[in-house]
Amino acid sequence: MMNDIKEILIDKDQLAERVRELGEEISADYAGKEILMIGVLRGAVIFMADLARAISVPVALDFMAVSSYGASTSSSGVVRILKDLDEELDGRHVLIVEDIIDSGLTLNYLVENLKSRRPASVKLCTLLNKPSRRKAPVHVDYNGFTIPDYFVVGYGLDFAEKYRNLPFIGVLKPEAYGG
Ligand SMILES: O=P(O)(O)OC[C@H]1O[C@H](OP(=O)(O)OP(=O)(O)O)[C@H](O)[C@@H]1O
Ligand code: HPA
Ligand SMILES: [Mg+2]
Repeated sequence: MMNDIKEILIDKDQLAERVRELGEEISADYAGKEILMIGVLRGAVIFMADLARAISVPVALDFMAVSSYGASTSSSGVVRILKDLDEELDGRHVLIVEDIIDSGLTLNYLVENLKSRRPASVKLCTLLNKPSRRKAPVHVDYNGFTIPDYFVVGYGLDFAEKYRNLPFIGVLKPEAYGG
């Protein structure tokens, strides 16, 4: 698996340090409140597990699974909910957790969808942000790292369901795409 990696973009220590900082910032901002973290399956799971443990205020966890369909990689912007929340949102402080915001199509839809359920607040925390790829606007409240337009894997991010368990963020060799 390591042989497929061209370059480590963000190593294990850098990830841990940034997660610690985000946790401190979020804990301060939500002092006296309880957070409902909503993870977007499946990529966000690894980051969410670490981030939750870096937050000192009470945290509840829930998950959504969505699918943006259209022509392969170029999404149509139509997002389908495959698994909805188990929790009610009214009066809750929602923190959406994502691994990466690329075109923004997934989150642009999701934020509006969650806001319509009358939560007390909705904020978004993403580990990675590729603003150069944006097609739909997304307001990011907490941003781990802004990265260039590389296809990255590891720490939850996959290529064809592989590499999610790598403990760092890496750039794939072109050969690993099946070329
Ligand atoms: O900003 P966008 O262009 O919408 O892309 C970002 C989304 O795409 C990836 O998920 P994917 O749908 O590949 O599923 P996964 O989380 O299960 O890997 C990623 O985890 C984000 O959820
Ligand atoms: O760079 C990426 N890597 C993995 N999954 C993704 N989904 C959107 N962008 C990416
Ligand atoms: Mg995802």
